[in-house]
Amino acid sequence: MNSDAASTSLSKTTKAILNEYGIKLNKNLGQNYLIDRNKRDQIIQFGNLTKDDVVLEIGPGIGTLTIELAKRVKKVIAIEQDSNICQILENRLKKENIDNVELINDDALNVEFPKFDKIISNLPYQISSPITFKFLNYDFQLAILMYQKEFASRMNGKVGSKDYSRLSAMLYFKCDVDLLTGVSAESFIPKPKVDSTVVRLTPKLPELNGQLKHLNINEINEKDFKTYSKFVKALFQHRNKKVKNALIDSRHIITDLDKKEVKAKLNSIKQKKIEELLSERITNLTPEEILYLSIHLNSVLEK
Ligand SMILES: C[S@@+](CC[C@H](N)C(=O)[O-])C[C@H]1O[C@@H](n2cnc3c(N)ncnc32)[C@H](O)[C@@H]1O
Repeated sequence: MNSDAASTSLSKTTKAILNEYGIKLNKNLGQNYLIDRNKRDQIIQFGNLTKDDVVLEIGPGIGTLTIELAKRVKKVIAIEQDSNICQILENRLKKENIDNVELINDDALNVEFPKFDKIISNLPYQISSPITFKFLNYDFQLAILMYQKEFASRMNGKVGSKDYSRLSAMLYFKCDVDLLTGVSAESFIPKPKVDSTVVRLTPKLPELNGQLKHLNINEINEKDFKTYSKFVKALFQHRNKKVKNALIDSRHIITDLDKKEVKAKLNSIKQKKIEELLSERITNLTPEEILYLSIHLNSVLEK
């Protein structure tokens, strides 16, 4: 390793800590620990942290981000599933005299999050999808999150592209998604098989109100968003089909009606705009069009 690389690597410290405790890392828990000091510092900077912030961190591991976060904010709420790793982190925090970290030893998918302002995490990739959908149920100012590179690309997949997905359609109305920087596999130990991307989510729902006038929609309330979520889920299960066929095939997600009834209801629609949308390919529909369709069809498909 040249001197430049040595100065930017946290590899020695991380290895020493894991050796000291005789820890064997668990692949199934996505235990790849960040050893690139520059990337760690960049992630912290992206957080625009202040002493008033309460930060949620999912999967703190041995505390590479946690310790730097704790020095800059009011409080860090860190949720780590592995109890051995929690023990190491607790000891590290004590050694560093850090007392503003609330460490929760649990599966982040199963706990109700305490109130927080920002989320900053190098996520365990095996829960990328459910944890991202879970974040959308909470109010927050900003999230800086590391994901597998391909997953990050699907987060802001554009209409018509191969990355346009249930994930991008769901995030569209809730957040601005910015891909901030790539992180190579060499930046972790053990070295994973995939590269990573740091993503910023900035919630935007309130700003949207009034921007959908062209579709005769004045605002998206939570009820409409729930309806939209159901339709997005149903449609993207059959992303290569036409909208009408996908709705018929995924009818169990949106209605109690049987196949014949759904077909009959959809065929009886006489509104030109809806008819046009029903015969489109799913990946050509903008999120606004999916929203429009979901609000109109929800009542049509009620039993
Ligand atoms: C990619 S590592 C990140 C560790 C650390 N933040 C870093 O940057 O080096 C992910 C961490 O999440 C933990 N983890 C995995 N699944 C979890 C879950 N469902 N809930 C909470 N923590 C989880 C793992 O044990 C691991 O410590």
